[in-house]
Amino acid sequence: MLELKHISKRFEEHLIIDDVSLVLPDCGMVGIQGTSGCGKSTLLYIIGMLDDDFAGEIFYNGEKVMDRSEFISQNISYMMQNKDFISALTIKENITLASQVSQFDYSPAILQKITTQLSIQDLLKRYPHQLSGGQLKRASIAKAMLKQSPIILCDEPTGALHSQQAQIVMQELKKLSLKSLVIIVSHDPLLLKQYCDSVLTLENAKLKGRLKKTPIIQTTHPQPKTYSMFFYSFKQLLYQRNKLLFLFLFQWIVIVAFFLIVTAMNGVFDAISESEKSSVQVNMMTIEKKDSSAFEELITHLQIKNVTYDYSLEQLQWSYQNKDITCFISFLPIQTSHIQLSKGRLPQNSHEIILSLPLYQTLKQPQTLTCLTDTKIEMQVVGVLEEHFFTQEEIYCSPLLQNELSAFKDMKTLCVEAKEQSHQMLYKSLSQDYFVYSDVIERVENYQSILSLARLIAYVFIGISFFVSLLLIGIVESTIYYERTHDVAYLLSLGMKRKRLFVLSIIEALSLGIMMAIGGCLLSAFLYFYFNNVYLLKEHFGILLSLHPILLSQYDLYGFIFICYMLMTMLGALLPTRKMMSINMIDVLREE
Ligand SMILES: Nc1ncnc2c1ncn2[C@@H]1O[C@H](COP(=O)(O)OP(=O)(O)OP(=O)(O)O)[C@@H](O)[C@H]1O
Repeated sequence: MLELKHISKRFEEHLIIDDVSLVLPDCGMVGIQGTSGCGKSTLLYIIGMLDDDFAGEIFYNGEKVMDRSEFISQNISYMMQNKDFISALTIKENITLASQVSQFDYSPAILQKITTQLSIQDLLKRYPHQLSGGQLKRASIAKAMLKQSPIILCDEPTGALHSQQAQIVMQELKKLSLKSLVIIVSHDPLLLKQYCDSVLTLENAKLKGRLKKTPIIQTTHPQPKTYSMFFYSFKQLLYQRNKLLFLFLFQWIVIVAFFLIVTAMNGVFDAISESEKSSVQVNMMTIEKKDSSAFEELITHLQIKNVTYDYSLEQLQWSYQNKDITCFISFLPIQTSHIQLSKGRLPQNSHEIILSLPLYQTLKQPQTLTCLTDTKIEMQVVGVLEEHFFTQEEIYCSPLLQNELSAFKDMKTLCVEAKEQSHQMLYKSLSQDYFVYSDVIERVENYQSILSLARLIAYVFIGISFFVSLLLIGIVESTIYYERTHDVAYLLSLGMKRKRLFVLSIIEALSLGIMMAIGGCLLSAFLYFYFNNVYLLKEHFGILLSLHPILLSQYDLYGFIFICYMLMTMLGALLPTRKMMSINMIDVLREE
């Protein structure tokens, strides 16, 4: 039994309902009539607790209604003027939605029976916009029948229907009123008189008329059953597929660009450090005293493998077939196990040299070169270095040649060879007392400064792209959520709890994030494999795409992308969802 006690409602100064008290029966059909704008719909919303902004109290079966969502979901079915459908769901899904929100079990056999009775059994796979007004009304009645609501509220159930359709709808509602309380608001006094057990009139904010007593019936709810409502989210996403496809494509491009830039930069760093290791002069450096004085004796240091006086090799002149050669000249390190030759062997006596590949090619594979000291020395070319990163035109002489070059000895400069792996440390340590020069370190530093700049540009690009992605996700998600304002209001009017809706939205946002991240990572992993193993990037550009550990393993980058996207989609969903949670469902439903 539903009881209204001293209900009043005003919009600003305007009193719409003035101290209405009413005890409604458990079953039967009650009509409410009145002039346009007198407040009939407003009263109906209050009876169903869809509008809770009123003065007074509502009791159901002797208890004051406190939990609004619970009361609506368990007891109320509401027929609005064709607003009680969700466009993304089929008619069948729309009919079953109310039961699912209320967590009521329903069997396919009963659904079949109800829809056949209402002659809409062939329309179940259609979407709401594909149905006529009368068919929609019957689908709306099917919802109430399936949910077995004890109270059915109908706002203009026959509005916009021609008379034959109106009669069918009223007959069906009449059948429902044998077991439930059906309250109908209508402009049509004849129809109300024909079908309703009692007709009340709202006039000057007061409700007039008598209610006919009907037998008390015991209301039975269907069996409870837990429904997850994920299908609703899935259908909503499917409904927005074009927008989402655009969003996904954009995000996948951003992820792939980010991934390729990072792995390519890693690859360049790897290539530099690899070439540093394979460089002929990798452990060599020269030192000078800061006051430019001569070294009276050779220095010693734990990390020094070998030290000699330097020779002013730039004063040596070289020629080939009577033409002067201008190029770098260096001594090989004492132990030369790490040097790789593309041809020939290492020098074994003072008159043997090896050449870098570019010089060997420029001179068209010379057999001998002439070195001009006090005398002419015919130098045999016995080997050619392998092509490597620091490729320049260079001649490498044996350290044994130093014995014949005493005139070129430079007392002010020492040539130092570091022990394996200690080049950097020795460089740093000697730099404190001497001027230290190392071709390898200087070249690596040059490359590193260029790379640092490239890295900075890449990170700025990545930062901007991520920011734009975040904005785009936010914008697209917001439009998706705002377009659903009606659906959210409708779900609330079915008694769906706001918390449940919020959780659903967050799960939906997270699944979007997961799909974006998984898609982007799979695409990136595919391109990683393709460029390294099919396109053979190393052969074309001398680098490989390379994954470096960030925290735990080399696959951290995927995890990083994953977390970023989860956060981004969450942020994108949070704001519109929070706004959505605070909407006034009746204002939204009335606006349409
Ligand atoms: N959100 C609102 N703010 C201010 N006034 C409102 C609001 N909603 C409704 N009203 C006013 O309250 C009054 C009652 O509206 P209601 O829709 O209940 O009337 P009604 O009797 O159902 O009208 P109709 O028969 O034309 O549908 C109207 O004058 C309307 O303009």
